Amino acid sequence: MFMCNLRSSVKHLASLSALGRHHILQNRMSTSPNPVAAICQITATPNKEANFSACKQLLEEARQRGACMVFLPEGFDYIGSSREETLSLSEPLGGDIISRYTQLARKLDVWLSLGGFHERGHDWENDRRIYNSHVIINNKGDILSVYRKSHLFDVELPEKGVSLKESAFTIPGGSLVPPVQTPIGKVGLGVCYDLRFPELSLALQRHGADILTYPSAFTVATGAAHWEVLLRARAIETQCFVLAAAQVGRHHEKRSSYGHALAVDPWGEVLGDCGGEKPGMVLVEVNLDKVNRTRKNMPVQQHRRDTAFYHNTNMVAKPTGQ
Ligand SMILES: O=C(O)CNC(=O)[C@H](CS)NC(=O)CCC(=O)C(=O)O
Repeated sequence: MFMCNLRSSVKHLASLSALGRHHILQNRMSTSPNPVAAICQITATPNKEANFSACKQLLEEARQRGACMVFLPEGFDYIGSSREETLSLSEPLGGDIISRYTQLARKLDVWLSLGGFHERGHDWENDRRIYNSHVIINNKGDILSVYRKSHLFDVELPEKGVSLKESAFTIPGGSLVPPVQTPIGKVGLGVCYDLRFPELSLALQRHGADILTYPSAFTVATGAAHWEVLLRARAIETQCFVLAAAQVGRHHEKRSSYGHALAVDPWGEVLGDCGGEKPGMVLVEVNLDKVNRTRKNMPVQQHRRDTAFYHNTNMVAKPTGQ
């Protein structure tokens, strides 16, 4: 009897996940009550005006197509071609660019996740350092939350032509912020490289997140090797939706990004993928029943034994034969 139940609920989940992206997109037009999110990808350059108009167009289109929350990637404001340019184009949170987005959110009556804003630090006049800030704006134009990227991408991969030192211009954020209640559910905030640190996603899940977000500008080499695997792993471990807006294509002569802005459901199924070629968006229904069902049927968070691993020295294998 128990086996039977288990089997049938597993089957139920499997058939749900087999519905796939097209079904979900079609369903959006039906009477379904589930809110719709738009996950965008863009090719930002050092030209802030051009980036703003490209993003504005995407927001308008997303709104027209029924999205109540729109996700833009890390560096939605710009991707600089040198450390000096990146720094000089930065603005404070109260500056022109965020103010334009708050007005747009109000005008379009839409919620925004702006991942990876180049925010001038609190001591800018002295240290000329910035934060990499993920900003959540509601449909009234209020800034509800600002999360500053914790893990900085200081990585050299000589064989892959990757060499970036984010800490040369960025201050790491000090802490996580509580998940934000939005029309699509409770959204936990990360940025790009944070994706590689599962303890952050688990902490957000423990604090109530239904949805994790990793707005990104992944390099082509690391994206091809790791992007989808990491996003799906975070979704499967936390049993959250994972929404990841992305940069795609060539930003300037020295830098390109992998793209594939992705939406993953709590079962690890990819609901939408923007591809690796050009700007665009995917629209997905965020059905929180999927979160609840997945967690109920496989309660991994209740099965967790991390205290045993971290604090119980008996769990550590003793060397033998010596
Ligand atoms: O520099 C800017 O203007 C915006 N910030 C970024 O693009 C950041 C820091 S250089 N990029 C990443 O974290 C890529 C991570 C990555 O590719 C991986 O984890 O594999």
